[in-house]
Amino acid sequence: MQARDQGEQMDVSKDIVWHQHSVDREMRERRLGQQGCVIWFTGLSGCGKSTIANALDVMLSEAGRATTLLDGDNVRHGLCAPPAVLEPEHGAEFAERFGLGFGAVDREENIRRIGSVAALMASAGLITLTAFVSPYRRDRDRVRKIVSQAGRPSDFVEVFVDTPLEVCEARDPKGLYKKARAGQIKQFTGISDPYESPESPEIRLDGGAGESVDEMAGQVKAWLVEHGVF
Ligand SMILES: Nc1ncnc2c1ncn2[C@@H]1O[C@H](COP(=O)(O)OS(=O)(=O)O)[C@@H](OP(=O)(O)O)[C@H]1O
Ligand SMILES: Nc1ncnc2c1ncn2[C@@H]1O[C@H](COP(=O)(O)OP(=O)(O)O)[C@@H](O)[C@H]1O
Repeated sequence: MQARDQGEQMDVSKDIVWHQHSVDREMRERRLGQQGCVIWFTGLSGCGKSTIANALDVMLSEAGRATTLLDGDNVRHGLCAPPAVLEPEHGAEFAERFGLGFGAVDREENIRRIGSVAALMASAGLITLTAFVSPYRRDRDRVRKIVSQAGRPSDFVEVFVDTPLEVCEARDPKGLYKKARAGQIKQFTGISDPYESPESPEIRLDGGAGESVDEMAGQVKAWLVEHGVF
């Protein structure tokens, strides 16, 4: 699709018009010698998303690739902060409107914001790794659409870190499952809130098979090599 056509398609209203920049995605990718994409890790809290994404980030960086890593806990300190973090600086009304918790709509908005940021980063030519629980299929599918429309359909790679709940709960590095079982955290994914497993992820990692973090990160890297991303 011509850039101009794509821009016109993206005009959300008559008053907000897509601006076409001189340095386009192709030029950025050519300079970096790679294609931007989004490697989207999803799974229960404690399944290994952050650790595996981090190990993959190290592997790719050491190989000279330009990468970035967006992580749930970190992003919820800034872009998707909860109301309590926003209130002192911005006031109660603002915090209520824009702060995000863990209700279904809040998670939807969390993933929408991150999806848009990830698409922008991929458009800058970066191999963009993300690690979010992202429990709802519809939200993940929407990100797939955003990323694909901003680039190519193959730019979104869903990685399901399929670790059984019992394993995640036994790890419990932050003590959150214990609190959730005790009723101190409401709407906790896997305990009192749903997790909708991906039906056909590009990659499924078996987190219950006793494989090491590096082995799993290596599986993702191998897939990227095999599919010409890396
Ligand atoms: N109710 C509830 N449910 C799930 N997770 C919770 C909850 N409350 C806090 N936490 C902690 O927040 C991290 C998940 O944030 P995400 O932004 O990835 O969640 S989501 O994608 O919007 O569902 C998650 O981090 P990870 O353990 O890294 O997945 C938890 O540490
Ligand atoms: N493949 C693995 N084998 C053993 N332990 C793992 C593995 N992957 C992650 N862990 C451990 O499990 C815990 C949770 O991992 P983490 O990456 O924080 O999960 P998530 O980001 O999905 O919440 C950490 O203590 C981490 O060291």
